[in-house]
Amino acid sequence: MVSAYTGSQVRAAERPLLDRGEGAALMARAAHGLALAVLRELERTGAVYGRRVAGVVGKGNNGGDALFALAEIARRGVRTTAVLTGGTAHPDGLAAFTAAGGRVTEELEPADVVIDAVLGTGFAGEFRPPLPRPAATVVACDLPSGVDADTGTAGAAVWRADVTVTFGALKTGLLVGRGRELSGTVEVVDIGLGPHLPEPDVRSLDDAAAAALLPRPRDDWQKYSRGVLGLVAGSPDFPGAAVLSAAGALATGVGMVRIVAPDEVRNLVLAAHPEVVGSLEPRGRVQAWAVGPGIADDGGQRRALGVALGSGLPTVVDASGLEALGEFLAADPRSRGSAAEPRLGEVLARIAEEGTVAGEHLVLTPHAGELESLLANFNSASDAPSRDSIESQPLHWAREAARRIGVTVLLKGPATVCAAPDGTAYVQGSGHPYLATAGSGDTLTGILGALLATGTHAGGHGSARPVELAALAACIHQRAGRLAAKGGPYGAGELAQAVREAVALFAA
Ligand SMILES: NC(=O)C1=CN([C@@H]2O[C@H](COP(=O)(O)OP(=O)(O)OC[C@H]3O[C@@H](n4cnc5c(N)ncnc54)[C@H](O)[C@@H]3O)[C@@H](O)[C@H]2O)[C@@H](O)CC1
Ligand SMILES: Nc1ncnc2c1ncn2[C@@H]1O[C@H](COP(=O)(O)OP(=O)(O)O)[C@@H](O)[C@H]1O
Ligand SMILES: [K+]
Repeated sequence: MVSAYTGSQVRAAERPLLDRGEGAALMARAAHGLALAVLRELERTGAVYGRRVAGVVGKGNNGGDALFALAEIARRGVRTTAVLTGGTAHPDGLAAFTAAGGRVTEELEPADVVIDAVLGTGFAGEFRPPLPRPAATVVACDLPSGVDADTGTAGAAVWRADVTVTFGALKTGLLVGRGRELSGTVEVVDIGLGPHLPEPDVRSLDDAAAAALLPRPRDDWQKYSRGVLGLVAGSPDFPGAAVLSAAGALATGVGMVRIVAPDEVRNLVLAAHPEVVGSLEPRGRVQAWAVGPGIADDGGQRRALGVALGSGLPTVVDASGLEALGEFLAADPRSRGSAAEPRLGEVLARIAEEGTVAGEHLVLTPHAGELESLLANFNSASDAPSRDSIESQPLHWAREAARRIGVTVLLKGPATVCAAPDGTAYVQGSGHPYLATAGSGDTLTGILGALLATGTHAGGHGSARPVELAALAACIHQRAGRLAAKGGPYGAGELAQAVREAVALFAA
């Protein structure tokens, strides 16, 4: 499991050590880690001796780290220079730097590696880098200067780092939003904060954590106890979404998929997956529901959404299912609970009136545009965010949506954020841009549906929280996206095979 912390959490963890007079030792450890990373970059591209490293150094401790690192690098026969952006610099760092032969320059001198050390966790407000980004390899000290350590937001001109060496703990801002795009390869240097760190702000499943959440095949499995997924997907105009989500579920592993869909959609699904059973209306027991891919405004499918929402079972709502939810929330209250959609009406009226729903077992899987509509409709929120602000602060808005609506939210994007109503959050950010293809989200809905069906009841593999299974679904989907990309671009129809491979890798 990877844990990440806000800038203030890391600063608070440093506090007791600083109070004990260990500030210089912390800085020495940070600087040493930074120096090793820079030397590695030099070694990767030739010899170390005689090369050039420059620092762009601010007046705070972030600049101090870089000056001590430059001193260590200089002792390896590297020509080191530093531009001091604040006029002054960390006094001990500057003394060590000049004693080791480093030179302070007015302009940034040409270099093989440039250390970005203008600002670290002390950054607040607005920031424009004092110089344009040089063509050299850039190593960011703690975080790219101008990236907000808590949110990952950053101004337009903030430098993109090739490598970010971050101290004490991974910062949340390096996992999400622009911070993720700008930080390159991230390396965490242990400076001894471990015992002082609180519960992490966010987590990310690594391979081991994903494997631990996956069901292990058990001798006592039978198809019903393993978990049955009820899938409400597809409509005459969008039959393919049903095929893709069924494929995602089957490739993840589930006792049975029961599809609810119009005849022509069921026929198509059965032609592709004869093992799926189906009906026009919800029928038979299931352990979880996945609702929404391709259902458009089909009346029957919307009624089925109501059945799923009213069941109290773990339920993933995606795509047109979210639209149905949003439209209803925006509708005249008197039309809620209309005879046409009684169950849906009843459940949604409760959402709207109580400002909450039955809880975290309901997982909404919007992309930024869908979340914008949902939040705009929910309780007619006047402070609803734009799509742009959701994209620049995905963690904040996924959490906010989860809290306001009282559900689990999986917010899709290059990094996918999963948040529970209590603020627990996971970020999974190692997919592949080829995943941005129509129907890719339908596959994800199937994966998550299968995990909810098998993973949240005693007959399955324990009692994982929906937010954990949402993160696991994103993790499997992303791994599948990367595996499939080895063969070049693909359509979502080809993803399911890679989903099986990804599950097999985690289960190995
Ligand atoms: N406290 C310590 O002893 C340690 C600190 N560490 C380093 O120290 C960094 C934090 O150091 P500081 O607290 O000195 O802060 P920074 O070095 O990040 O920033 C320096 C100062 O810049 C100013 N500033 C803030 N926002 C600005 C803006 N938008 N434009 C221009 N100036 C702005 C502030 O006055 C701030 O204190 C960490 O990122 C890390 O690199 C590490 O060395 C570990 C130990
Ligand atoms: N640039 C990207 N890099 C990695 N993954 C991406 C990127 N863009 C989108 N994705 C992923 O692709 C999927 C697209 O889902 P969605 O937008 O619902 O598509 P659809 O509705 O067509 O199925 C999501 O899981 C999302 O996280
Ligand atoms: K920095």
